[in-house]
Amino acid sequence: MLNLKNPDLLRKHAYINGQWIDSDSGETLDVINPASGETVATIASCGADETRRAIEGANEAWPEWRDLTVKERAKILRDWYNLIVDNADDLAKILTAEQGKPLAEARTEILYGANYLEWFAEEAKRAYGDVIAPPSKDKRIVVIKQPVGVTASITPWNFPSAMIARKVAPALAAGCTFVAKPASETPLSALAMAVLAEQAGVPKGVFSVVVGKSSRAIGKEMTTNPLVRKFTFTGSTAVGKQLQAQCAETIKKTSMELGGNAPFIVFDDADIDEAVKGAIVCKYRNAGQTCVCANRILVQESVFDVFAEKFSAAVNALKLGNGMEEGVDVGPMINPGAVNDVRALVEDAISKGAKNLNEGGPSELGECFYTPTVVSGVDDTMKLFREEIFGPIAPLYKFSSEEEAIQIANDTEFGLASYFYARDIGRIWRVAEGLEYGMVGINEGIISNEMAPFGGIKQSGTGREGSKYGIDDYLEIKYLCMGGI
Ligand SMILES: NC(=O)C1=CN([C@@H]2O[C@H](COP(=O)(O)OP(=O)(O)OC[C@H]3O[C@@H](n4cnc5c(N)ncnc54)[C@H](OP(=O)(O)O)[C@@H]3O)[C@@H](O)[C@H]2O)C=CC1
Ligand SMILES: O=C(O)CCCC(=O)O
Repeated sequence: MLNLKNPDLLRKHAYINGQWIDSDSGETLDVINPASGETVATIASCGADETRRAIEGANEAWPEWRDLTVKERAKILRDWYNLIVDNADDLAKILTAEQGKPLAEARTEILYGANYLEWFAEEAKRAYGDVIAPPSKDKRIVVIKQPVGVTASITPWNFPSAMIARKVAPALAAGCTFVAKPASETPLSALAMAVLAEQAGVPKGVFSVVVGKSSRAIGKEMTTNPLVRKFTFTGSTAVGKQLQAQCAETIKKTSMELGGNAPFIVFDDADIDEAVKGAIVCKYRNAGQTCVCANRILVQESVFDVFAEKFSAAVNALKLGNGMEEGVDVGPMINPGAVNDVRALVEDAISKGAKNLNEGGPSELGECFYTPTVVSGVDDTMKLFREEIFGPIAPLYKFSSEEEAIQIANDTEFGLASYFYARDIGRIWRVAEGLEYGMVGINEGIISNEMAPFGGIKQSGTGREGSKYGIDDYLEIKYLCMGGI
């Protein structure tokens, strides 16, 4: 059905401790194409027992993997990277089939994820220690860095490949072993990654993929099993809080990449055409289902009308459709429930006085489709202001001063990404420093890449992924006090 060049990439079994297995219970789960409603594949649905075996396998594999030289591990990661690049077209098709995003965007995600493997293959070589001045002549203080150990991860459906790559790359590079649980809606991309990991020479047990619909049971095992030393999650803040609490019992090291409520601010000195372009990619990438998507577009009053007009025209030009079709800009949402969620947010705003500028709404293309929509006249009494929209809705707010923009932007419990467009250099520094966010895009709507530290503050999470900082989340610091010198 997908016409893959390499059909072997489409797997129906879980990959646990180097074996492709059915679930113990014989249970299966259907992976549904959100554009067509068709079943892409029916795969094994595992639970806690298979997860435990994957963790035990990772623990057994750990010493040998840890004791390879960094260069030996880097070679395997580099081979894995090359295989992903070689198979990018097929991997993109699998991703679009299970997730919905346009094929070109899926291919971009595959390469974006692969870049983390390439980056960390090199970066692990630079995980240097330290020599510190001692308090007395007969002592020496040395600091070394060592891998944390068995790592478990849970990732969402919005980036089925890149979110795993962004975690497994630093983990393996550092010398940790890794058990992944992808979202049950999008397990196929993760399994395809495992096929290529095996081919690249990642040893048995070093990377396992547990697939299954009982996420609670799998998550419980991952967060309570004492063999797991590090747990890393990307997903909603509500689930992240629960998983973090579960990790507390065994004091696991955790990284949490949670929800966002990104402000996208357009000041009166901005290049409006550039701001419109930036807002379009920032908002409508992945049909708005991204934790760093513009969630609130704040526009200074003197340029509000011109921005709203140009932005609405650009939104109306976006083509909604099946991501497999040529020329489609925006694909379906992940499931009918997600469509209902955004519909409710828009209805709440309209009932409180907002205006649907382009009459966007559920589309006749299918039950997962929602047309890109612009809502004006939004204020902080509306749910659109407080909640992560995770859909193709762009709410426009008006503000008058720089201080007011910063105050509105920071009026949220989230602190992941933020964006602003301005030209005045003094304003650029003031606003960049005033925004309470882990990341700030300045005259730029796309900020993610493997060389930069991705992550949030406040209730958007902890830890950083990518960059020279990203490896630290998978390393422990050990201090050696050498006496008798
Ligand atoms: N920061 C981000 O990138 C993301 C934010 N979100 C936000 O969350 C909202 C809901 O999306 P949703 O997909 O439900 O996100 P979730 O946080 O529920 O899901 C993310 C991952 O967590 C798993 N999971 C869910 N519940 C549990 C649990 N109790 N124990 C262990 N694992 C669990 C899911 O597995 P399974 O799918 O198998 O249930 C999935 O793998 C979105 O509308 C958006 O606002 C969502 C995804 C990503
Ligand atoms: O939505 C997410 O969870 C990750 C954002 C995608 C990216 O830009 O890396």
